[in-house]
Amino acid sequence: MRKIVIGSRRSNLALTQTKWVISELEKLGLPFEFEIKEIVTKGDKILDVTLSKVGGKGLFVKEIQKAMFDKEIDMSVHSLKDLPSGETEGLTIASVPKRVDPRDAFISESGKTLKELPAGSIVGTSSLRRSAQVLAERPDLEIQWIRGNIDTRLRKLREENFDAIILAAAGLERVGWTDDIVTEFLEPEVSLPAVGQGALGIECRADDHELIDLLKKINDAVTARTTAAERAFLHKVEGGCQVPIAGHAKMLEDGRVELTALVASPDGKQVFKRTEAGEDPAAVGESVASVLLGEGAKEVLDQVKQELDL
Ligand SMILES: NCc1[nH]cc(CCC(=O)O)c1CC(=O)O
Repeated sequence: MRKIVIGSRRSNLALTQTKWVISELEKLGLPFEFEIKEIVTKGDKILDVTLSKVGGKGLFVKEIQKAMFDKEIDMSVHSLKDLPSGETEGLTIASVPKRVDPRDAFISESGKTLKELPAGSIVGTSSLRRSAQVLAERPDLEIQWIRGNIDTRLRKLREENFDAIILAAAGLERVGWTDDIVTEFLEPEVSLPAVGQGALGIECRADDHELIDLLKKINDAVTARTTAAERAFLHKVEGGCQVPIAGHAKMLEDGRVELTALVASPDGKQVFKRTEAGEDPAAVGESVASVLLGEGAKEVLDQVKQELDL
């Protein structure tokens, strides 16, 4: 009986996701045991700085990946949207289980929807993608950065000066809180989700074939194909994580993958958006990216980079 050690951040969401994966693996009834090892990352310790300023999403992931290289842990369960789009040599995303709700959830104190909020209301988010799309729809609202895990953000909505916040429906659903607190789910036409939102990526060492075979058993082919298109798009446009970028793909009845993706300026005034379908997820992602870059998204990316002095 092999014991598999799974590294997890200590947040409620990370632990819930890890435990969910363990329960799916245990259902297979195979001779494996599972143990969770908690890892406190730098990103978990820094709370008051914009995440993009302290190294972006990669921050949480890198330390967990190091523990895999060091064989302190065998695998880890990431929110796919937090995983950088490039490959990490020596590691592999062995499994992408079935995606849950990919939409953003809008939660207001008054119960008013995004359309109904009075002008000047304060919306809390630390996502450039969400703020650009909110401003594109409602330029009269004010965005204020908010950080912390789901519990912290909900507390800040009650206790601080926010009128509304936006969180991923998936995170809320996983920790079991959806219906009573969400004011409305934002459809992709209003807030196109982040690449990979609602999906998990299970990573392990690329040479651990026994574990890869096990993890493949909880891979969902549709989620794997659609998120592959999203991640191919992200990989091609990524010029840093300082630009509002969104992408969401679905499977058509004929088996083709249809990807809608966008790049926007942070103020939401310029939005480049496109939908394409095709057989090969990577080709669809790359094609949407090159069209958008050609249409002007490249200038938005360059402009933002220049302002940040990168
Ligand atoms: N940005 C952090 C993050 N990373 C993954 C989720 C949960 C949603 C998911 O699994 O896609 C969240 C919370 C949020 O965006 O509200």
